[in-house]
Amino acid sequence: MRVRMRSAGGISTGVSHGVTADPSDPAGLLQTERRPGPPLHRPDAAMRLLIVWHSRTGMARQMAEALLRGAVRATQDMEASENDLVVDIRRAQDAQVHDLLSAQGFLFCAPENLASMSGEMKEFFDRCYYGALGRLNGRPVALAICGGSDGEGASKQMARICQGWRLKSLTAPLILRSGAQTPEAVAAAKTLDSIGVGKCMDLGGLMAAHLLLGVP
Ligand SMILES: Cc1cc2nc3c(=O)[nH]c(=O)nc-3n(C[C@H](O)[C@H](O)[C@H](O)COP(=O)(O)O)c2cc1C
Repeated sequence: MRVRMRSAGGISTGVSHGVTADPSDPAGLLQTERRPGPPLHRPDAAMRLLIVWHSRTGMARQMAEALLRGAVRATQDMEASENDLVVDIRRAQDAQVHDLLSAQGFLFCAPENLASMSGEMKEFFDRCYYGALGRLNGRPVALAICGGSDGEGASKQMARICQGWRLKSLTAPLILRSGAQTPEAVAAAKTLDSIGVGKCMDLGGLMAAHLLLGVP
């Protein structure tokens, strides 16, 4: 079994992006390919998992890293399988419609800010929503959200967008709470505890196993 990981936007290597102007689509909302160079899709890759994340003070980033680790571990645990999984992890500002279209499953991970998903995560959905609409139907998705004391607002917003894309929710959203409520605590760098890491790894592993087993 081969597990290939590609990443952009802070966790690992970066990828540069070009933007092509289309007079019929001035805002670029329907673009499916904005990245120069070789396409990410590899015909020999049976399955592709896309993790898209945003984080302001580090917690959601660590959650996304744990999702990735869990997916990789589950894939390795299934080594006897002849399946092949590519895990593609991208910061929200770097994720494109093309990345969505070429993935068979999704993990979206972001913090709650002001009772909503964070702005950068929302911008990713705004930018990619119509380009992917009707083209992702039935693919599995799971959400991982962190809040100071809540997280439900971000979770509901993201779930509603996924419903619009007709994605199939694999499990209930994972909401972790940092406890940050004062301005100082909210601004401080976060460390994800081992319980949170475990929960995220389990979620990443669940999605990887789901894709590798080809569960309908
Ligand atoms: C501008 C701002 C607004 C926030 N609003 C909320 C909120 O509405 N509900 C909540 O539970 N946490 C809120 N928080 C706290 C963050 O969600 C929490 O600290 C989270 O762990 C941050 O994740 P991150 O480290 O990935 O950025 C807010 C934080 C910031 C910076």
